[in-house]
Amino acid sequence: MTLPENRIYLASRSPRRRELLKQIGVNFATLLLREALPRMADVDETSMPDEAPEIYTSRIARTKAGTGWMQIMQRKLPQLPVLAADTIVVLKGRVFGKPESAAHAQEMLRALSGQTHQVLTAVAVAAQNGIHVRTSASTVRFRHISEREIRLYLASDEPHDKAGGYAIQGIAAVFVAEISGSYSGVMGLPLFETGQLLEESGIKIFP
Ligand SMILES: Cc1cn([C@H]2C[C@H](O)[C@@H](COP(=O)(O)OP(=O)(O)OP(=O)(O)O)O2)c(=O)[nH]c1=O
Repeated sequence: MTLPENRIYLASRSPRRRELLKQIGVNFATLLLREALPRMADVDETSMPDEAPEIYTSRIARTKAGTGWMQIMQRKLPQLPVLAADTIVVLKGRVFGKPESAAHAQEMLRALSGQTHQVLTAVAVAAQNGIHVRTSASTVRFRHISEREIRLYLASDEPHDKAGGYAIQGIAAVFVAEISGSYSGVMGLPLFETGQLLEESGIKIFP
């Protein structure tokens, strides 16, 4: 099945996700889940008790894509696939989302210093045939980060809107001693899994 215009909607406010989707040449329009429809409830990102990190992140990605799909139905927009994603950092069972404050980011960076953590990004596509989700898991090893480096890093604009309080694509790259998995997944949109999901919903990466 080939969809009209080979286009999709991206339900995300993340500039990284936009950049990564552009990288693979997908035509998309951005759907903003919050601003565009003030009456629509915000996506609740609270985790459930004892919810495993993979289950949590895939549930949130699914909810974001599903909310986007409801929005296009309500606004009577063309029924093109809606793509959304969710990223978390997991350190020894502790889940780090986006820091709520500079102090929270500082706490995350101190915990990540000298340790190996996982980055999970779930990507979801909602279309006429339902919502499909795939998750990418990467392992990232940080070198020791000094208190001075943490202080200076916090003063940069980087940590505040990133899961785990760092951006691998920014200055924090110098903390990354080793990564195994998906670089684009750590940045917020795993392009391998994204390509698979889009092909499955009829979007051709190589038309
Ligand atoms: C670990 C890491 C995360 N991140 C970003 C990717 C995500 O944008 C963000 C995690 O937050 P998310 O809650 O996954 O997404 P978001 O709120 O930024 O955007 P959306 O509107 O799609 O819900 O952290 C990086 O940019 N680099 C990194 O190295």
